[in-house]
Amino acid sequence: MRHYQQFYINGEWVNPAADNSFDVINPATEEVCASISLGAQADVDAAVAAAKEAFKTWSISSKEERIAIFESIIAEYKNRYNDMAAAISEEMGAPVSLATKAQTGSGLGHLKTAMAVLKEFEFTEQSGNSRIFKEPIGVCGLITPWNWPINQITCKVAPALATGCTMVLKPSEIAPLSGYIFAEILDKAGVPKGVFNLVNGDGPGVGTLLSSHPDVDMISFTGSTRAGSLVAQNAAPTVKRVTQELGGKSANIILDDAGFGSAVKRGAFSVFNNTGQSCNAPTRMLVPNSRMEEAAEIAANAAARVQVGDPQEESTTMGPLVSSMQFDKVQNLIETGIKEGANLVCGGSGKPEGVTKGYFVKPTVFSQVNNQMTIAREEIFGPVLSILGYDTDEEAIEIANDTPYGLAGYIQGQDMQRVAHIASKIRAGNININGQSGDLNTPFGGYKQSGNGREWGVHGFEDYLETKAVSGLE
Ligand SMILES: NC(=O)c1ccc[n+]([C@@H]2O[C@H](COP(=O)([O-])OP(=O)(O)OC[C@H]3O[C@@H](n4cnc5c(N)ncnc54)[C@H](O)[C@@H]3O)[C@@H](O)[C@H]2O)c1
Repeated sequence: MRHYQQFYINGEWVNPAADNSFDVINPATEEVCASISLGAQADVDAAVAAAKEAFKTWSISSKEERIAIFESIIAEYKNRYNDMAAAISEEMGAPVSLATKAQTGSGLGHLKTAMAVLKEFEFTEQSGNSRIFKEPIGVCGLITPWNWPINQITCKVAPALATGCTMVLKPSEIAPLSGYIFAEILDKAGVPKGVFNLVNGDGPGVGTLLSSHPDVDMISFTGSTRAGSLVAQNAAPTVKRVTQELGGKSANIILDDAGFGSAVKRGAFSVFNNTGQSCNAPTRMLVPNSRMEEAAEIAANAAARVQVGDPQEESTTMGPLVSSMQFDKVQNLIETGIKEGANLVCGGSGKPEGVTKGYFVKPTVFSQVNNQMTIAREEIFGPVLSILGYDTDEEAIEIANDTPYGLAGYIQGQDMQRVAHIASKIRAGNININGQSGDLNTPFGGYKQSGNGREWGVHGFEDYLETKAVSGLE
């Protein structure tokens, strides 16, 4: 049992202003694994004040100074690598292999990438008689979700630090352990006091207080479209910048000339990965109508190979969902899929056979789904694949775009001219072709209701910078 009640404010671990404990549940056991505090106005005010004061010096710190801090953070992150992976597995149920390689690894990757970008980054440029300055925007409120917790935290904290911003982080209250360890890492690494602050809390509390705070200049939010919209509304009166990384319902178009078996299998495994809890999961698989049955069979075989079980076992490939709320939501959506007439190929509602504890669900495949069904429209955030049919490329593009979301798109096919044409027509921020995904320098973010920001690498710096033009300075 971890006791993570304190907040990290102005370079110190401090007690919360008021006693408001919150239990963190290990989703594999349903037992309390940690206790945190939910912050209040006084905690947020103290953290924002510390960040505001620290901005005076950190905003004018040299590139060399920031690079030295990054080197020190990266060294300490490596020291705590296994602690981080264990915390992620405990707080949100990722199998230890996934938590170690992909989840903890992505955090290290974003830190290294931001440091490399910083080394090359030009904060000034000349345009005619004007000098253009890129200046840090100020105090940033960083609000993150539970599904890829340290990935999300580092793809905000790293560019904020690199650009000279100061910040208050509020990780998800459902999975706050990795954020706590990350604060310990930054403390040990010698990040100057007040530059980075951590206040735990929930959305209606600390989330809203940060969004509406007059001394917070920018909010970077990752989470649901519902909460992202509330953040923007609460931020509007103070005209702060709000960048949003929100939900998705991404289409995976499998063309008739794709290596069909491997394409369907890869697509299905991508949905089951992280128990379906990835914003860019290819949850709507589009196949030629004539190959619907074949696709369903291949996807069912893929589902049968998923090892659902204890996240601590090396052989486990799928852990539980994060919470009882998420479990209920996924159950309801599976039942809705059946009621609305989708064909349940495998999986379905209820826990896997023999499982009594933990928020475990079955990898589930539906075929004969049409795009108006609830399971094709709502972000399920569980290991549920919907297979839809199409007859022409135009129809596939139309179905892919018929969603309020626009985070990612996937295309499988051999004719690159045809694939490139389809990629140009899909209204989404990231298109992956034939299983290729971008590296950590590739901008990540959505169109439409999937958000408006771009994270990762050099593109991720822009959200944290103001632009000043000084004319007459040559
Ligand atoms: N686009 C991306 O990059 C990306 C990445 C990961 C997750 N997501 C999305 O995140 C969602 C899953 O995460 P979640 O369930 O933690 O989302 P969530 O919206 O419930 O919570 C996300 C964060 O926002 C906070 N929050 C909730 N209500 C708030 C409010 N009114 N004001 C301010 N903060 C508030 C929460 O406490 C948490 O820290 C999914 O929709 C997923 O697609 C998007």
